[in-house]
Amino acid sequence: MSGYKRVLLKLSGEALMGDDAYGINRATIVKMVEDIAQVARSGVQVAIVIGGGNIFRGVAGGAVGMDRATADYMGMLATVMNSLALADAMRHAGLLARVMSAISIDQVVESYVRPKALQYLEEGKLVIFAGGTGNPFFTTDTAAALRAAEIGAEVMLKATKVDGIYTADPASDPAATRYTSISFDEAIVKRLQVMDATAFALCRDQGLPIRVFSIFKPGALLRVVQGESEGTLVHL
Ligand SMILES: Nc1ncnc2c1ncn2[C@@H]1O[C@H](COP(=O)(O)OP(=O)(O)O)[C@@H](O)[C@H]1O
Ligand SMILES: O=c1ccn([C@@H]2O[C@H](COP(=O)(O)OP(=O)(O)O)[C@@H](O)[C@H]2O)c(=O)[nH]1
Repeated sequence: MSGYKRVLLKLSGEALMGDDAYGINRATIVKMVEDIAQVARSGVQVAIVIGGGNIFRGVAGGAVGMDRATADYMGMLATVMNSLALADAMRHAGLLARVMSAISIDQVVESYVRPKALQYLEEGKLVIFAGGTGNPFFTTDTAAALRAAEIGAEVMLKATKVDGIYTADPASDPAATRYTSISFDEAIVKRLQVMDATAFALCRDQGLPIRVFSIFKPGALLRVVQGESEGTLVHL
């Protein structure tokens, strides 16, 4: 049904809150899993990176006087919690998922080992990469770009709160218009804040296209994987 054999899906941590003030909204996670199940059952190999902004955002902690690196480690641990919640929801939906963490917490979750991740994907299991890159001063978008490159994903799919990349942040500028496609260089030069420059640059250097689309739009993920025009494509 689609040209893609292997994709890396980045899910917004903040979107997991649904209409709640923080944490994980059950209905939201169940809906996300239904969308992922459709794609996985069509035979596409899916690896996932989920953020942690719904539980903890390092930059915000830094702003109130906390040591930035410590705050970032808390953010990485938040992504482990989200990954476990997501894997559990997948199990309920009858999907086989494995969580692999960039930070060793052996009693809780398996550590990231690249060949093992590749093996799981080939076996048709969903792989959730937790713990970000394992380093402070990075984001889960960068972790997603890194893992996408490592596993040879054909595209990085960023499912977020907005339905694509806009000329300015649509949350603060109602006059902003959406790009159907944009080059990496233009996205970096224009400092479009939808992703950080490190993540954009890594994808650009690896020739890895990114598609940004809405996490809330029903069926959007399937349409993206089928190669239909949805959201914004970032290309070389
Ligand atoms: N030029 C832009 N186009 C689209 N979204 C933008 C832009 N600039 C800033 N944003 C904001 O970026 C957010 C998505 O990025 P981020 O908060 O990192 O999401 P995530 O939680 O998915 O990592 C959106 O909520 C949107 O308001
Ligand atoms: O490689 C990484 C990935 C994440 N984080 C921390 O984890 C937080 C949660 O991730 P992010 O904000 O990217 O999640 P999302 O925006 O998707 O909710 C970040 O703010 C950082 O503090 C980090 O330090 N290194």
